[in-house]
This record gives sequence, structure tokens and C-alpha cells, in this order.
Amino acid sequence: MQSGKTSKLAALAKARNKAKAEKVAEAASPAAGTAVSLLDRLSKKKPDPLQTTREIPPSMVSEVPNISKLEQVVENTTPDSPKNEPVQNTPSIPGPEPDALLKASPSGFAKSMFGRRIDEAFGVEEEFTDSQLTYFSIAPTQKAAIKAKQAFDVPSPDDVVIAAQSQSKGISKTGKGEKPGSSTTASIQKGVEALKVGDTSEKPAPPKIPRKKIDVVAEYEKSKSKRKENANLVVIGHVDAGKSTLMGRLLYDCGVVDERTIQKYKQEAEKIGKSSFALAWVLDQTGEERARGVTIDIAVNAFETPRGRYTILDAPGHRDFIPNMIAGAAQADFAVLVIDSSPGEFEAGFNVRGQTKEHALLVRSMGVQRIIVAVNKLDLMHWDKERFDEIKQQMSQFLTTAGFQAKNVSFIPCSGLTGDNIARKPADGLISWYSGPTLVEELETAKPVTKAIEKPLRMTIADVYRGGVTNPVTISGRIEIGNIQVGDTIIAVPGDEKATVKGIEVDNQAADWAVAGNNVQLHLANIEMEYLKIGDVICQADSPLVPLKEFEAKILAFESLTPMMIDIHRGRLNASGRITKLVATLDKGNGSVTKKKPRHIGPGSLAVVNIAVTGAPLPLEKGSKIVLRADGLTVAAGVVE
Ligand SMILES: Nc1nc2c(ncn2[C@@H]2O[C@H](COP(=O)(O)OP(=O)(O)OP(=O)(O)O)[C@@H](O)[C@H]2O)c(=O)[nH]1
Repeated sequence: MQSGKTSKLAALAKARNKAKAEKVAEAASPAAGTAVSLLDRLSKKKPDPLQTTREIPPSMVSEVPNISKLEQVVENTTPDSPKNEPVQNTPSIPGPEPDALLKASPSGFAKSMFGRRIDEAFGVEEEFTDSQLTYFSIAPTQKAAIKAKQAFDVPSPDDVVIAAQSQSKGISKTGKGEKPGSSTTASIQKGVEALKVGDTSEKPAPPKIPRKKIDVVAEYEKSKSKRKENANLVVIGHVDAGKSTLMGRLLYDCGVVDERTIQKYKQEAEKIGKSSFALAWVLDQTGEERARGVTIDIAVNAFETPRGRYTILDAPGHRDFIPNMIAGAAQADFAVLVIDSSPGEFEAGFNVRGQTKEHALLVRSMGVQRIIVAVNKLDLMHWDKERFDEIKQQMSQFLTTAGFQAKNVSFIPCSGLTGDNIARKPADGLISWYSGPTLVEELETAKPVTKAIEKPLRMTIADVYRGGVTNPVTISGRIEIGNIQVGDTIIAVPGDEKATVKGIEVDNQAADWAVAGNNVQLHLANIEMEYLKIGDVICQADSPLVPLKEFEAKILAFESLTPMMIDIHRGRLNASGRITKLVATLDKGNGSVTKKKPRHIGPGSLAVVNIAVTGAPLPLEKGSKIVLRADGLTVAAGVVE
């Protein structure tokens, strides 16, 4: 948020805090207080870490990277990328909260191991370094914790020994003269056998989930005509362009939010003198729902028109918009670029430091081909045609140079605040010079990219949670490639645990199967929740993705690149890595090599680089779309070769 401006969220929080304050006294009484279990607290999601937004380097203004070449590669190298999210460990069994981790005093052995010295002459002990101390943290690792939990489900070694001893005692009292092979001897043998720890528990047989052997591709083709088109859209634009207001308006006009809720927001907003925030708060409301639990990816705002179902990826307006947007763009069918047409504002967004260009370039490099430019706040410009044309002309030029084909770019004059030309035609005579579609009509004509539904399944986990009593392990996400059906055996890469698909929900409706493009919840059997992490890629067990430790990528540089440390983002997943080699720079026109082994790669250049992952191999494969960041800046975006 910019300084000097009350943010929407801050304003909403202020209004709500007032109401909450009245309840505090009540809540403060121990009787009234509700005990929150540790498990509950652990199961709450943590907010994404804040990251700063990048400004476009001056060099990029003169040299606008053309992404079309890169895109060719993206298009030609299906399977499309599995995308998404930084790895977040899902809540595991109750354990200490991170900031409550205890540090135990190192043992004498540990001291000797870590070379702790005692300066006898001076009687001064050398301090342990932080890294040494972490060795002593009492924080069970996730796997160890699961094993510990499972270990208590079976008799302990002591229990087994005691049981065997008591049996053998019984023999000595009563078993005199018994022959080997008699029942008593057999029982001793049994007891001794039982000493093999781990073999003693009788695990219930895993439930068998029948596979209906559905020909999903054929079923999908059959059902196509009956279905509404399903598309994901990402909303981008400079700060204050009116993104939230416009999306709130869309949700309101399409009936997602009822009149009463809007009135409530209006009243709250008026009380703090910001009545225009009411529509933007609609997004915040759904954001709260997201915090409460079940979410489908980052997509929580969805609306329907007579011809389509649309999911808005991301709640715009946050400071850490870029990382969120990367996640959103990786899954978007198209982008809505919101532009503030008021005097000086379009220019501010379009200049070197503006986000208009950066956002557009990013979505393009993440594979988004279709962009709808909402020329917004035209009410403030008295619906001036000249202003609209001026913006259209400058933006068209930029977007085509950035790699969008002219046929995939459209411009809609509108006002999110008044609602003119969003879901309804503008008031009579308001835009006499315009006879084109409304924003919603334009969305309806924007066909989502055809998905590869017959290819091997790839779905990045967006969320892991308990889906109810009968569904103890549920994951959600958007199927990126392929299809899935009830009874399928899946695997969450980079892990190696298998699970069976017990149930599927597509857009919250139970279904026997789902295909690429569907936002789904998968209810799983035969797996512990702890083995599933946000950012893992779900594959069919017989065609898993092989995680990569090192790979080549064709990238578009946004900053100057040398062999350097970087963060690799694949949607929300991110991990540390290193550019180990600059392989070549490429011609942006025809993709041919212009220079082998360059010493550095300049901003705006297309290049091939070699990247090594610092930690464990990452769930990436040929065609995966990645973004490279360094020191909080987006330095490049591209595709795994
Ligand atoms: N007159 C007019 N004002 C608008 C319009 N759309 C948004 N605004 C106002 O512009 C300001 C910013 O709108 P937001 O919707 O918060 O913009 P945003 O792009 O979501 O802002 P950030 O999320 O902070 O980047 C608010 O005061 C809105 O009421 C519009 O079409 N016309």
C-alpha cells in the first residue's frame, strides 16, 4: 500500500476491531473463553511471507522483451508445467509451535562433538554458534513425528518382552514334562516370535476402492456440450488501478454477493468515510472464508455468467502481489489488466516504476496468451473517447512487443465503481462512441486454452486438510494436465507415498472423474496427511514426475544475470538454487544462438541457463514454467528445457 493512503484492508480491520472490542470483555472471562486446542492452532494457515515488489529497470523500458519465442517453447513442450506454491508443511501431529521450540542444554558428549572448549586458564566457556545450537533443538522432524505416533499404536518392545516372560513363567509353573511341540512350547515360541518388534501389530487392511475404469476422455467429450466453459483469470494492474473494486463489482453484479452484504459494507465504509471501499471489501470477505479452511487453490472468488464459470485467481491489492501473481498467472487462462485512465494515473502505471508493464510481462512469460485490458475509471474522464484511444494505442504497442498477439488483446472502456460496461451495458448515451461488448461479454468470448487431458496427470497441491469425518485426508488444487478418476492410485512427488482416490469433488460437486482445468478436491485413502505438502505434484503412481536437481531453462531475463544464487519459483513453491552456467543467449526473433557461454545476460535478453537446486530435487519437468527471483526482485521467467 502506498503511504498516506488508508488501505482497504486496514479500513475494514479498523471497523471490525471496533465491533470486536465490545466482545473482548466477555471473551476475557475464563468461563466465556473458548479453549483452543493446540491442534486447532497448528492447523491454522500461516500467511505468505511478504516480499517486495520489483520495479522495472530503466533498461527494460527501451528494450521490451519479446516473449513469443519463449512461448513457442512453452507451447511446444507440453506436458504443460505443473505449477505452483511454495512448500508449506501441512500441520502434522501436535507438536511444539515453531517459536516455542525448546533448546536443551548440550550434553557432555555433544559438547565434545562440537568442540566446545573450556578455557581452564581463564575459566571462560566458548559460546556455541547458532548453527551448532540447532543440533540440539527439541523439534521432532515431520517423519520422525509420524513414526513416533505410529510406534505408540503397537505394543512397545517392553510390552512384548513382559508378555513373553509372563507366558514363559506360566510354563515353568505348569508345564513340567511337556514335550516340545506341545501347546505350551508353541506359546513360548509365539512369545519369542513376538519379540520381533514391529511385526506384532495387526494393521487393518487398507480399504479397497473399486476403480470404475471410466474412459474419462470420452466422457469428457460427451459432456462438453452440456457444460459451461470453465476458466481461471488473474487480475493485474498498477496499485490503485481499481482491481479490487472492479472484481467486487463483478462478483456483486453476477449475484455472488447479496444486496444485504453490500449494504452492510457500505454502512461500515461510510462510517470511516471511505464509502467507495464497499465493493473492494467483497474480495476481503471471501478472503476471510479462505482463512477459515477449505480453499480451492488461491482461487476463492468465483462467479458465473450465462455462458461461463470464472474463478478469480488471487485477491489483488496486496503488497506481496508479485509472488501471489506468479502463482495465479501459472494457472490462469487469461488476464484482466486494469488501467486507471484518470489524468496522470495511466502514465504512472505505465512508466519505468509502474506495475502495468511488469505485470503484463510476467503473465506473458508464465504462458498467459489472452489479455483483456479494462480501461477503468472512465467515469472520472467523462467517458472521453480520446483518452480511451490514447491508452489503447500505447498499450497495444507495448503488449504486442511483449509477445501478445493482437488478436488476443482487447480493450474495454468501463468503470468498476459505477458498474458501467462491466456486467451491464453503460447507461443510455454514456458512451455513445462505443458499441462493443461489456467486460463480462468479452470474458465469455475468451476461450480458455485447450488442456491436454489425455496426458499423464499433473496437479499441484494447493491445500491439504481434513475434509470431514468420512474424509480424513483431502487435498485441493487445479488439475493442470491429464485426468483422474475414483479408485486411481496416485503419488505426491517429490515424496514416494502412494494414496488411493476415494472421492472427487469438482467445483464442490461430487464426481467420478475430473480433467485438466477442473478445480478439484480429492478425498484420499491409504495415506497419512503428513505425507502431503502444499506444492507437491500429484501424479498417477504409474507415471510419476521425476524431480530435478539440475536442469536447463530457457529464460527471459528481467535483470542482469551472471552465475548467481537465486530463488526458483514454480507457482507458490519456491526453493533456493544457483545459476551455474550461462549456456547461450538467443535471438528473440528466431530463437537461434547469438552467443555461446556469455559472461553475463543483459535485461531483456532471451537465454539458456543451467540451474542447480540447492536442496532436495524439485518437482519440475520439461515444460514447467518457472520464475527466478533474487534479493526480492524478479530477475527472470521461463520454462524448463
Ligand atoms: N471514480 C472511480 N473510482 C474508482 C473506480 N474503481 C476504483 N476506484 C477507486 O479507486 C481507489 C482504488 O481502488 P481499488 O479497487 O482499491 O484499487 P486496487 O487496484 O485494488 O488497489 P490496490 O489493491 O491497493 O493496488 C478506491 O478509492 C476506489 O473507490 C472507478 O471505476 N471510478
